[in-house]
Amino acid sequence: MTHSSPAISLAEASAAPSAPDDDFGLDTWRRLPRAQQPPWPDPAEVDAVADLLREVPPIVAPNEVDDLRRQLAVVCEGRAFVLQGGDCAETFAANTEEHLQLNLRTLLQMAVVLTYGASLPVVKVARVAGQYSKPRSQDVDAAGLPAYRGDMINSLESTPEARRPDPQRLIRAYANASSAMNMLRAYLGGGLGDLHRVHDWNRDFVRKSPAGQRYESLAREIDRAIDFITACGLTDVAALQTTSVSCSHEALALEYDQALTRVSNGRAYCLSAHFLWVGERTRQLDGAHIDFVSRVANPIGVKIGPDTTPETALDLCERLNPENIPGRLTLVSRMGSRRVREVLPPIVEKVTGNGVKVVWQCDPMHGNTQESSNGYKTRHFDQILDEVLGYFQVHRDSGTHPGGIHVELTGEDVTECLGGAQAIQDLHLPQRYETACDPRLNPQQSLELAFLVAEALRR
Ligand SMILES: O=C[C@H](O)[C@H](O)COP(=O)(O)O
Ligand SMILES: C=C(OP(=O)(O)O)C(=O)O
Ligand SMILES: [Mn+2]
Repeated sequence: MTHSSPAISLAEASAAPSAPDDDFGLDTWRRLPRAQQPPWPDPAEVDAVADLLREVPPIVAPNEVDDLRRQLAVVCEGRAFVLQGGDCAETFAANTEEHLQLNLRTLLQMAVVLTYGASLPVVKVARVAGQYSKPRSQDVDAAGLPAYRGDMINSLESTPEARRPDPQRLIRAYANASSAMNMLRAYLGGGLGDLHRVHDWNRDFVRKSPAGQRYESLAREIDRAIDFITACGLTDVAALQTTSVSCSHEALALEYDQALTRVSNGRAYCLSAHFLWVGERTRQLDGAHIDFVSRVANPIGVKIGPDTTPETALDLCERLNPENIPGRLTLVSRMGSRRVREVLPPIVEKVTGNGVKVVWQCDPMHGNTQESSNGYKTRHFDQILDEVLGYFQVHRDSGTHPGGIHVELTGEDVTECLGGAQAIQDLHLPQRYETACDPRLNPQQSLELAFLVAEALRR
């Protein structure tokens, strides 16, 4: 999306990224154990589709990827905060202008609350334009059908044919991701992220809520601050008018991510997204996913769940960031509210004790999933908040920087997570339960969380 980095030089612009050769070992993952392997019926068809994707223009550009890595280096040094969020699973059907705009506005609202509330620059990363594949805890669903693995692999529809993995979906994923990026770049370039428009991000259905009203008064303070600096003669306010938002997804369908990898200035860049992360279920040190991301120059993340040992965390850092480059690696703790205060401290101690540079990010969603009394997969706002507060506590005690949060959210007015000021209860879940995979915070819950996180950051 629009990046506020300096215009690229002619030399950079003319050196178009090229298809990689074997020098980068990008095929190595194919010989390694691969958790969550999509059950492709015809591997030859997957190869043919990947060959096609090797020739297309990628979704993002290497200079943008480097720019994000530099922004994350500032987070690593404790001078910025990263906000990452979006759908658990994007779908082709919901890849509409309206949905993309709603999600983006929610992310921008949260970012402005955090920036203003904590006086820290916020690096914005959306789960968008490629978040189309999902790891699952079971291979079959409750109806006995093969599990839905994301629109890039199969369909959510409950029939055996729809659940059959279809490699042509990789092409549809590319088409959807590129059109999503095209639209988001255009809106951000056209001033959607302009701080003069903070009021526009507050949708009517949010405006009347307590978080929406609190947001309105913050937006009025921002108006006054802008008026003040303008009155002082600081009229060169380009920084207020543009903002950069990067895109990210889980590096899971490696066929797709490898096919969109290109070489630029002697380095391999996975250009299906700016930022890629490896999930809790696929982060084996000797496995395919870790091998693949170890070979690309992007900033990357790894989820670390409650069973992670300090040694494993350190091994991941050494494997993925042997040169200890700040901003290259983000460790995303997702321990659950009950375990974070016990499991995270020795990990932080081990990693920092070895002089390793990482961004510490908290995903308070995936360790707090529960089933409601009426059978919905859900999460309670109080536990989500409690995990974030636990993570802040751990970092305060360790003297390390709580670098950011990673949440599943949507700008749609859904009822998927419990609690928040709306006091969503089990019986409300069926009203608007629309996620294709995990329950997302709705815009009121997202804003409420942003205000509470800003308070914790200020402390
Ligand atoms: O988004 C994450 C995973 O796909 C999800 O949490 C796993 O969910 P499942 O237990 O329903 O498979
Ligand atoms: C699958 C996800 O998370 P985790 O790997 O942490 O379970 C996710 O972020 O959607
Ligand atoms: Mn999820």
